[in-house]
Amino acid sequence: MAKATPTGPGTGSAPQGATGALVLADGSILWGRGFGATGAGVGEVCFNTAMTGYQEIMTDPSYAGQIITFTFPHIGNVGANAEDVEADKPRAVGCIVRQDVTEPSNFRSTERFDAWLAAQGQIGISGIDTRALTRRIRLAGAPNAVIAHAPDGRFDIDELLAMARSWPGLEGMDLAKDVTRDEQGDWTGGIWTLGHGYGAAGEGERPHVVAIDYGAKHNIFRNLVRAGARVTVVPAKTSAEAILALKPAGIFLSNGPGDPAATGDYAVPVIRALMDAGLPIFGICLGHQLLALAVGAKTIKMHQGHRGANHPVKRHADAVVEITSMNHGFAVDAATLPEGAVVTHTSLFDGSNCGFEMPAKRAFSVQYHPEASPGPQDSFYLFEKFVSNLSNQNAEG
Ligand SMILES: NC(=O)CC[C@H](N)C(=O)O
Repeated sequence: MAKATPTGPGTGSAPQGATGALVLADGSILWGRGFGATGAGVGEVCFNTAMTGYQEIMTDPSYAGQIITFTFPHIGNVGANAEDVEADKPRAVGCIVRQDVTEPSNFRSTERFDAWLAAQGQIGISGIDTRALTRRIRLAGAPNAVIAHAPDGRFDIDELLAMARSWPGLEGMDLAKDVTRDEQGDWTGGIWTLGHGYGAAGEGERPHVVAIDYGAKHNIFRNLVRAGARVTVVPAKTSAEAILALKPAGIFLSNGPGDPAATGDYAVPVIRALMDAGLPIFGICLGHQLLALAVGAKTIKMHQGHRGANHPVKRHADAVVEITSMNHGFAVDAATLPEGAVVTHTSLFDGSNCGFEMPAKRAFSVQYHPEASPGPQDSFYLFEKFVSNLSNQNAEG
């Protein structure tokens, strides 16, 4: 078996035993062993430091247009199942791991991770020096690349390189339109608990939340249900009029892939109209970035982004540190937030903005993922904060 060794530009033939390749736009090639689906896919290479939750990560729609390098070496060791998924369709292009996928060891596993990945149509490569790749991303930023898996070891490197080089990159790319749902629908089902599986939807009168799906993770909707909401999910390009016709008590703006500024072209006017209608709004990740754009702030592309399950965030109200789950490559430029905006959370890794509130508009949002999945549940309280205010409003109204 070929050891994964970074090679210089122009190296064309695969070393003996190599069935996977990562072809970077700068011409370097990392050889490894392919698993999962075969073929080739293009995207931005990012790294995720979470030690658990690889299925949730591979099904998070925010990863559309991205190839995920897992820094944890043992990916696949707890197998896969049909429950731990965050979307109906996978969107991440593929994944890069250090060790080969092993036989699963977990009572919840129903199949091997590599078989599951193949069924999902996602490509994997193992045997890559993921530490070196992560250092490279930290030093030089996230590169564009092609991930390829050819069981016969034959790769057309020129073609793969041309594919990597012609991909325009995530900046300026609206991907929410590609991953959002086609139809409006009711969300039923709460969060998963051991011995019970996914919880049932609540009953009786509940505040109605209309959630705009820019590429939402399911655990967000499960948490809205757990916090007591009735949830209707609408496609990303639904008009403000159509949303208001549903008579929501509050609006939720979901996470999602791509450049927020590009998605903002159609999302911002809708969010502004909903804010002007006086509706409380809660946004997560892309939803946070879109809310910021809607109040006149700017977003920026980060050097390497934040992706993992242990990111410390300072909550300014009481100086408490929340350990959070993150997945973002763009950020809100806090300096551009307007008067009336209150910065509520800041990353303790790099000082980037992780949350703000517009008290006069009854809107707030966070850059991180309070729904976790995977990750710590320190920030579940945000769902209660949002939904309980809606209940109060209903009681008063
Ligand atoms: N998880 C998300 O919603 C990601 C938001 C945005 N696509 C980013 O990369 O910053």
